[in-house]
Amino acid sequence: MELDVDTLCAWHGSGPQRTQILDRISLQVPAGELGALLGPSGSGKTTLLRAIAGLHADVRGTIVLGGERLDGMAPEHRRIGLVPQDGALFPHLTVKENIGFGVKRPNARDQRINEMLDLLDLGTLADRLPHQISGGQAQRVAVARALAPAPRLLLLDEPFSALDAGLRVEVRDGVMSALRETHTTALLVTHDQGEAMSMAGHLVVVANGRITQAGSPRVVYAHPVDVWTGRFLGEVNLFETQTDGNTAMTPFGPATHAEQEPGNVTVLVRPEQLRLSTSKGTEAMIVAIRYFGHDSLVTLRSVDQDIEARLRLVGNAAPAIGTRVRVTVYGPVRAFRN
Ligand SMILES: Nc1ncnc2c1ncn2[C@@H]1O[C@H](COP(=O)(O)OP(=O)(O)OP(=O)(O)O)[C@@H](O)[C@H]1O
Repeated sequence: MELDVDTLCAWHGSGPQRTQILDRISLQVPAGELGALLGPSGSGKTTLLRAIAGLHADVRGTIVLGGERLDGMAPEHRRIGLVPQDGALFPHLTVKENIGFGVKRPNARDQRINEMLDLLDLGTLADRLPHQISGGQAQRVAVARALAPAPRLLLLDEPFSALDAGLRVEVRDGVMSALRETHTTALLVTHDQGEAMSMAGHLVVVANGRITQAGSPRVVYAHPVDVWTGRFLGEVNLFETQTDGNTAMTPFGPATHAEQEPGNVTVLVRPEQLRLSTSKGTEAMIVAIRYFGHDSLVTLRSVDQDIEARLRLVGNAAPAIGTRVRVTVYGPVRAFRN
């Protein structure tokens, strides 16, 4: 079911302490898709999820799910599943009792529990208590519990943040395939840009209770609306320079960008838009290397202008610090008027 949130505002506190947390949030998640809410700590992501679930009282705006208005409706009638950050399983109930907890019809309960155990690969853990399973398994149980009543929308509040890197990918993949199989529309809160971009079809970037940009991960990454959003989605090089309207001069050569007025601009160049060249480009010296296995982030200093920049080197190449290289820039880049 499609989720459509329109000009949602929310406040915390009361009297003189009443503070606006969400400011005219509008977003859509198409039916059966996963949207990601990405933003720094304190930007209002949890408040937004709670407002959609009906757990936050001081709200204004409209929330429509599958054509039905939800704002004003009691939380228990919204048929929305919520997976909190820590899973929050009932400690005294077994895995299968946790999963069956929200299934209202007693004669459908056992079948639904078995479907969820299968879906999230939890069959062998059905009779264990929460303290007898691992963190990754507990998160899968929390998702199974939220999906068991067949919610019209699943809200996931940083459900993977407490898991270590390897386990995170595994649990994420399991949850993604469960969402796909059940065609559940979902909204995932995260402050991990890699997680948001790799999982979601639709990205909503939030800062200070407002949306800075929404769109497909590719569009938001390649065409951020401002420097802040660009920076929040990954490594950037920022160069203060001039443009003739189509091409900006960077320390590593000219770079094309979307047409605009000539003048002073800040140019945003992703590290993968700088490349090493054997024959042409600006002379630079390698001053630092951060090695990640699949690639390295190389810090360079241009020889003539003494400007630092970071370049992504794919693969296992191992240039030495102090090596002189030539660097070129590959557009189109983003240029922002100063
Ligand atoms: N119960 C509350 N009373 C008053 N202010 C609150 C309350 N809960 C949250 N806030 C404030 O509302 C703002 C948004 O909080 P929220 O938890 O929605 O952010 P978030 O983006 O989910 O953050 P995080 O990523 O750290 O979980 C913050 O400034 C926070 O301090």
